[in-house]
Amino acid sequence: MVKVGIIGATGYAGNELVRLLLGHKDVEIVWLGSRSYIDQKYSDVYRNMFKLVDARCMDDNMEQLADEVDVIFTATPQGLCASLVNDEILSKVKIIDLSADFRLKNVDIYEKWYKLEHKSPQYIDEAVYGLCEINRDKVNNNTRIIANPGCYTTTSILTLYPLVKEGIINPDTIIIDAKSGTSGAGRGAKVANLFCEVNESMKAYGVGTHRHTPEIEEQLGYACGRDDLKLIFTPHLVPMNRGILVTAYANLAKDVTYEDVKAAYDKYYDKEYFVRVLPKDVCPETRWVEGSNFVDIGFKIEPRTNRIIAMGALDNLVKGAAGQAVQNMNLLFGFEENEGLKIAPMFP
Ligand SMILES: NC(=O)C1=CN([C@@H]2O[C@H](COP(=O)(O)OP(=O)(O)OC[C@H]3O[C@@H](n4cnc5c(N)ncnc54)[C@H](OP(=O)(O)O)[C@@H]3O)[C@@H](O)[C@H]2O)C=CC1
Ligand SMILES: CC(=O)N[C@@H](CCC(=O)OP(=O)(O)O)C(=O)O
Repeated sequence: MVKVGIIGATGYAGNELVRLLLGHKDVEIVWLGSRSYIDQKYSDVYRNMFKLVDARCMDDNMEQLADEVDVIFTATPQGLCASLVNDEILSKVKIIDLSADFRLKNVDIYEKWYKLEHKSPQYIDEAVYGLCEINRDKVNNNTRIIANPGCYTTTSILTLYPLVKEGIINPDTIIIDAKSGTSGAGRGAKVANLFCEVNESMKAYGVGTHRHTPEIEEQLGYACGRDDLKLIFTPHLVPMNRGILVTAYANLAKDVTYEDVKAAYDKYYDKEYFVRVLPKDVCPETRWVEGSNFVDIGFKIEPRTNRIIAMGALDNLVKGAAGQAVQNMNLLFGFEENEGLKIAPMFP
């Protein structure tokens, strides 16, 4: 059995990790890290775990944890993982970081967009950007740090990747309009996330400044061999618990039919368990992926404007966070990639 520790187990992404790992046949959770609930029973914090998890919450002592587990998930705010990790820890244990600390390869870009000093820039190069469908070959038993991609970025990149990679669209014309449920903002109390502030309303935020913009640019830039790609990314907060919906627009770079574009998606995703390219004219909906590790993708060619509209939906806490992290763990330890993740979406 692989022994697992979770730092940030009491957050939304951490709780989702616990839920998924309980259903994984090859792992045992031995450390539930917290900042506010140390020594309290985990199931008192999350009653969905009543009679399922008896353990009490521990602290975030990564050095001690490294002696007790094989892999540590950090489901913590930006900057925490980078401030804890060191050579000795990495010699003992693998790290799957759900925050953005090791996602961007350029530390200056990280510090500018996150307004944080990076405490471990020496590990950025070796960290693998764990978007499994694209970087699967880079994840193996020697990998020490996984930079687990987040919800908006996973949806945006997977939705657009075949179009960019196959030169179907002009990448300089990409506009991504994204919507997120409020669990994307985490469990911490914030006025902006109170029921009356969110319910029956929708709003754009981080317009022109959202920190996921450079991450999507970097990853789609790799797909088209560019390091200067710029695009527009506008997130919106919507009154639902879970889910990300991306609607992306771009100019077509060549004459293509529906079949051409479908063939491009099939080229990359036909054998992917977690990516479902929907039938013609079917648009992805967040409710059809909820609770699962699936990403649903659809597209429509718009000949009047010579554009394509590509759409993607996933569950921010699963494929957008904990599910993807478990998928990465499976690759790290040589398990079936979908072990613990063969979960049908829930509905309603
Ligand atoms: N929510 C989402 O949809 C997604 C989240 N992520 C990423 O996952 C990470 C966690 O997000 P999320 O679960 O939403 O956040 P939450 O605010 O819900 O949870 C944060 C967790 O981190 C712990 N924590 C906070 N500060 C510290 C600290 N200084 N030391 C130790 N532990 C600390 C909290 O502990 P306690 O509760 O005990 O105070 C809690 O367990 C973030 O990096 C986020 O970007 C990625 C993709 C999607
Ligand atoms: C609704 C909401 O607030 N969403 C968060 C993003 C989700 C997240 O946790 O960010 P990562 O994907 O980078 O880990 C935000 O916009 O900051």
